[in-house]
Amino acid sequence: MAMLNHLTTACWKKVQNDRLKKQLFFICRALHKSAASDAFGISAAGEGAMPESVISSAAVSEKPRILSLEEMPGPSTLSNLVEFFWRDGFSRIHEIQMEHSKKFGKIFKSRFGPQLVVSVAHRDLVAEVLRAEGVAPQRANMESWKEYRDMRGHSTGLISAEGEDWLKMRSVLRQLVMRPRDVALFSDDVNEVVDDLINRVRILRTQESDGATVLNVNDLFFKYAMEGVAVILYESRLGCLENEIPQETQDYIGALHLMFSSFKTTMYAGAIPKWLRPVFPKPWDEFCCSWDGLFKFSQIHVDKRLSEIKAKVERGEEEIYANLTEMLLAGVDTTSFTLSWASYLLARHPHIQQQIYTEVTNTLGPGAVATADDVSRLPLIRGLVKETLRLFPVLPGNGRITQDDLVVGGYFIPKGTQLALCHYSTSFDEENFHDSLNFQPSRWIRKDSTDRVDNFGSIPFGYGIRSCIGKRIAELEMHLALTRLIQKFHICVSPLTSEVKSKTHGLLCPADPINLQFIDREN
Ligand code: HEM
Repeated sequence: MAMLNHLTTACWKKVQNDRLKKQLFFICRALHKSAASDAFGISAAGEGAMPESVISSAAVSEKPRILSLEEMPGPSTLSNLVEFFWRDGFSRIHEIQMEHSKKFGKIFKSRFGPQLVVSVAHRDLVAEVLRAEGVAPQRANMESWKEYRDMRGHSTGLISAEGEDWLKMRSVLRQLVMRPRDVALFSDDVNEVVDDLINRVRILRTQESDGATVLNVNDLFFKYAMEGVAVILYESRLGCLENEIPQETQDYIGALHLMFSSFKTTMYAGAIPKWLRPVFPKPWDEFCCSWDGLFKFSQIHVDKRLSEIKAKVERGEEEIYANLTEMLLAGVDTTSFTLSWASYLLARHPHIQQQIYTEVTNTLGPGAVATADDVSRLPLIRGLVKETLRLFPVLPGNGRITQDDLVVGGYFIPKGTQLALCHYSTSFDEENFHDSLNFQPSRWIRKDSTDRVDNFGSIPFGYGIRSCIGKRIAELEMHLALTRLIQKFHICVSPLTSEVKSKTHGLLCPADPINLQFIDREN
């Protein structure tokens, strides 16, 4: 768990040395010698309002007329097979989620071969499930991730770890990267990356005949997101936004792209039984090859930093690699897709773009560079990110494996059932969001303290103790980048781009390249 020495160093770089030493000691002791909850006297439940109780089988017995799973509606196995394998349902998971929730209601079951999945498609039921979580919720079956790590002698990181191992890591990490004030310390570093993003926009648009268009903006935002996460996690620059990208960074980008582009095959990597691998070797080989590339890169960058704090590290470098590899993996495409959609929505709604520009200039004054502290005074910038994630939730659905017997929506769900939380369909439910198809960043502005617009209808970072640990990092990167882009440019849709639809490819991403024009504002 010495990764935490590194992260501690990164996050506390601006505090005194003594404090750093104390922190390092604290973390090492906590992670190596005792359970995190003992050491810190906290339970991970502090991250969200997690009630003690779960809906237990005892509670179940008090309620009459509880329906069984057999009685739950849902598509037939055959129609599911046709939908996914014949009609390429894997790239339309979000649409199928909508169709099924309209047809079967708030809760329904589907079978994928031997796997039964219960989909939960109503805000209140999603809330029920997440509020009932125990101390170490499980998202999905991570066997293929674990198998790769065992084979190569790597540890599990935060995404792939479960139970006590996960709880220990999470309890420490959340203190380092979940508190807004700790992440705010990186404002200046992230702003340097934003400077490079703006320069890059200027370079790229000169390469097009109209002198304004940046082709496939996601490519640019991918590099920005990677540089932004790395400046916080590795405390070093990778050169993603330079003209000549260093070879090791290019290799890493290649490995990430392979992981992403082979999403379907890597899904099969987990699904194909081991004994069939000699017959169908490709999914497993590609899966291992991308992870090899990702781990190699983390190793290089962690080693650079580790040598500086080696004396303080007791053991556990492997966990540093595993955690930073998984965090970088989780932090790049998610942020870049959201930035791409946000810019696209701004371009398609010039009057809203103008309103946000007015808010930014009135609040900051002309030409000022925003910091994390300014963001609370820019509610439309925050609303822009929330509204983008409502319309294009990067994770259109999330998973949980129930840790106890539950009753949800009147049905008995036995322990160990795979649940799918249908965030995409709840985001478009009129009951949760009036005029739900329309882009309205202002819907997120609170009129007064009773006017709560945040609800379980849109929880793009998840909720509770297993929610996204990178939320604050992602928000900082997105708020600072979008504020500056709006200050500098009129963002317009290029004539090369017509309506861009979304598709599911592991994450919800643009089905076609988004090409945008960035025209200088006169300021
Ligand atoms: C727009 C940006 C992002 C979105 C929408 C997003 C969304 C999510 C969601 C929905 C989850 C699952 C939560 C759950 O199961 O309840 C998750 C988990 C996670 N995310 Fe993010 N994420 C983003 C950016 C980031 C960044 C920048 C990082 C790292 C710096 C990151 C690191 C992680 C990790 C490590 C987990 C697993 C946490 C655990 O299992 O304990 N994410 N994210």
